[in-house]
Amino acid sequence: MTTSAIELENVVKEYLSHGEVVQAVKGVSLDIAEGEFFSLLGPSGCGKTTTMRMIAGFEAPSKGLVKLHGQDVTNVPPNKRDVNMVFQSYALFPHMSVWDNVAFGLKQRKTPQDEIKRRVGEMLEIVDLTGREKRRPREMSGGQQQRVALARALVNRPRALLLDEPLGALDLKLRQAMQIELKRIQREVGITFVYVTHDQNEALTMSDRIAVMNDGLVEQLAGPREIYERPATAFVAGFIGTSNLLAGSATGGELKIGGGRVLVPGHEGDVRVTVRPEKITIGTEEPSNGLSAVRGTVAEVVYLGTYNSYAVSLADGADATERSEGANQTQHGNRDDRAAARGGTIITVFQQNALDAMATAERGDSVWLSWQAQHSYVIGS
Ligand SMILES: Nc1ncnc2c1ncn2[C@@H]1O[C@H](COP(=O)(O)OP(=O)(O)OP(=O)(O)O)[C@@H](O)[C@H]1O
Repeated sequence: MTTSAIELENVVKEYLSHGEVVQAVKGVSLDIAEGEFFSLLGPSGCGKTTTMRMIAGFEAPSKGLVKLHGQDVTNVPPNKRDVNMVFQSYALFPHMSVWDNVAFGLKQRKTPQDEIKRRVGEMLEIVDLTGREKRRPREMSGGQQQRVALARALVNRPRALLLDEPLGALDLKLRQAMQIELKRIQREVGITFVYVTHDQNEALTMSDRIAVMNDGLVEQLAGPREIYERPATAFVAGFIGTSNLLAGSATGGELKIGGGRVLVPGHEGDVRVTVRPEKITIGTEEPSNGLSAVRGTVAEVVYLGTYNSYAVSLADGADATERSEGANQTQHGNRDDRAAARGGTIITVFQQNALDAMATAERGDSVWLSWQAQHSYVIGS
């Protein structure tokens, strides 16, 4: 069995706000392994930062236990916990050079000079800042400053590093480059990283495992692929990427919907099914048996470079009741509202342009949508 770096046991955090008790975290249990890149992902206000602050020791849980490396640290102050934290605002010392910023903690602890020299040098090499030792923070880009902050935290060799939206201030391109860098650095130093983000792509790119949080609770805890392909709840399906949600009553392992059928082998009665836009094929002919297939009308086509996004309004919307809700709106803006006004359900389909014979499907066209049974995923709630 691998050692647990961080364990939360049924942790609850309540705040008193204007005379009322607010539960920011409603009972979270996590078990983060040594050396793991673990993300807490969720929308604003879901309790990620509060969870992180309880791991760091800046907040005490109202109930439950926090353990680091098997030891109960629930009542241990932050400076006595073997973790370090990196924030979005790097909080570098502006008047100090890069070298002095990174060396600061070691000097405070009266580490011998030659050891400081070796460790700071090594760390600057890992974050790819060798040669920039003499610069001041203001003479560096946002990404470089974030790397200094990272080096400053890692040089102390904490057993775990907690990162709260550390790339939030960077523009998209730099953020993507830094995601790859961060993952490399984490692999190189082998330290447990706990990463807070509301950005699903960021979490999917870097994490070994992700806890998707909503309203103070963990809705799903799994690897990126599992979370994307087998979302446990409607919330997760909607929050991670674009997803279609179909609901209704199944008989004989089939959900009759949109003038066609969705295959849900082994399921009877009320079911909710998700299917990802890129798993669906658009065609003009009714597909053969053995596939899930529904009929509809193209309501909108959006050109997105390598692929097109189609919004298809189902033939009989009355049966299909819901779409997944989440932070990620699809590219079709308020199309759901328009469909709702007509009482219909909209299915989003992504088709690669180069491969797609139907790339010319146009607004108003009558089409069949089909996908393999294995790409429908029946969700819990
Ligand atoms: N000190 C506090 N007093 C009262 N309520 C608080 C306090 N800190 C947080 N909350 C509430 O707890 C909930 C969770 O907050 P938290 O900061 O953990 O969310 P988050 O997921 O990190 O959000 P964000 O991404 O916006 O930082 C929110 O509703 C917030 O308003």
